[in-house]
Amino acid sequence: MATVATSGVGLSGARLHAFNSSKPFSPFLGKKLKIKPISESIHPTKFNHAKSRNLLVLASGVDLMSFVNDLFVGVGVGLPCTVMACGDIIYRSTLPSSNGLTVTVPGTILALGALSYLWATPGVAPGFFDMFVLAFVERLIRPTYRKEDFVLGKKLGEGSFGVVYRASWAKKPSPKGGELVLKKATEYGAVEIWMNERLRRACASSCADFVYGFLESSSKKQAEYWLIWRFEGEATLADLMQSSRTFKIIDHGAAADLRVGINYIPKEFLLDPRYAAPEQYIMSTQTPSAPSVPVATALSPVLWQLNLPDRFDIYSAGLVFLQMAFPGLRNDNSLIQFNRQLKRCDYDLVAWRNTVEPRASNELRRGFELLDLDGGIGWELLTSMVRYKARQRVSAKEALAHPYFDREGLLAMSFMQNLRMQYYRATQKDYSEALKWVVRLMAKSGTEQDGGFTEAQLQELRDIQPKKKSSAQRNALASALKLQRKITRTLKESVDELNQRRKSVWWNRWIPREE
Ligand SMILES: Nc1ncnc2c1ncn2[C@@H]1O[C@H](COP(=O)(O)OP(=O)(O)OP(=O)(O)O)[C@@H](O)[C@H]1O
Repeated sequence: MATVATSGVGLSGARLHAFNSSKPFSPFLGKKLKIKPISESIHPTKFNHAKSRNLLVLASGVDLMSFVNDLFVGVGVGLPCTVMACGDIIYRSTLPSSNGLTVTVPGTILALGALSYLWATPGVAPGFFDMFVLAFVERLIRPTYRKEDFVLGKKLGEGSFGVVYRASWAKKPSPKGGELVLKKATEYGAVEIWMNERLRRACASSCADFVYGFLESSSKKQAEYWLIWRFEGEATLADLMQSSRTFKIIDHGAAADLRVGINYIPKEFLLDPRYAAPEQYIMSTQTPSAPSVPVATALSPVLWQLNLPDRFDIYSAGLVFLQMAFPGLRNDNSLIQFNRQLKRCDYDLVAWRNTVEPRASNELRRGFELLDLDGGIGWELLTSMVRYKARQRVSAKEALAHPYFDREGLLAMSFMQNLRMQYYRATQKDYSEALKWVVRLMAKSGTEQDGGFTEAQLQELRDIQPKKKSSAQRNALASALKLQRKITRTLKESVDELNQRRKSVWWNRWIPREE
């Protein structure tokens, strides 16, 4: 009879198949197999000397390896573990791992979280795709041009960062018909090329049709960047409004691509004071400068939430909207004067309206009338764009979804659009007004019989100084602020560390060189 002892010595993965081969193993057909735990057989109190001697002989024997093999592989009973997938019911970790993908709840939550982070504004995943796939392919297939391919015409404008000319193709017939605009950029040219290419991929119909950008260096002069667009005409915003055609955006030299950090330099501000929001900066100056693409890309949703940079642009767009409604504000002087008035009203458009409307000119009155059409949705949109606090301004996405842009007007709004409008109003509301209204309503019905507050009680309520926020609330607020500062500081430190040796801006490698 064979004695088979199961080892209990904690060698996972081999436990049930670790056998004491102290006795020769006999085929067990028709024989009773006595199974005994090895731990029992070698327990100090029950130590069997004959067995131990046997073990020692084996251990000191020639084939130590085969002993170890027998001990752990258990040749003779079933297939060895090296052949068959074996495991332990108790110790599940010893069971063979499944080859298929196992979907677990935490795994799914994690994957969904990662996906939503990658697609959260400004869009890490689409940013990566744009930069490393679309931009790369575009560069492979686009035609290349040099300065000799164009004939410069009249100068259209000269700004701080370049000179703009009308131009035409040198070759006749021209490779692509139509007149052109050429810009010789003295600064920010490389970045402007990137931004124009980026916008051409993202929203071609909203921006001037960009043809090409290149770096030209002749022996006489220093290297200069040239940018080429199709000529989009000479119509002004007012002309376009008259003919109800859409307008296009030009001049992206100061724009920054926050998905990957291109042209984002925290301590450099390029802004037009006539259209700039009161905070005068888009991202906090504490925000670190853009590190390498993967790091900048990975951090961009966090930085976006900390700074909400689109709220700066929304303010400027609000001012253009204002100019569209009030033609008198379209020239520089009156816009500057308007900005002064608004500042005096603490950037409160409603307060500004209250001061100017009683003595408004016909033109101003007509502007208000236009904005008040359809239940005042125009005015509502405008006031949600031009606000002092960036966080209180409507986001670019919300503004675009506003029913004001629905061509059919308020009356033709569908049920869903109406719902969206109600939701929009709810999120934009200043609830202090609602509170005042409730208080007034209560005052009207406040009698001893009807219940509600009496005037005297309300007066008492009004006289009560606004309570300081409870300490729990204040603590929560302080912790949130502390956390925000800590995140910003940590980001800055880690990114500065990464940037230490990177003196030149990394995106130079992504912009066109001399062809
Ligand atoms: N694609 C275009 N089609 C028609 N006109 C254009 C186009 N691009 C520019 N212009 C004209 O050229 C003028 C100058 O262009 P832009 O504002 O880009 O240059 P800039 O002001 O000299 O640049 P910057 O302010 O960046 O130094 C514009 O005001 C516009 O009238």
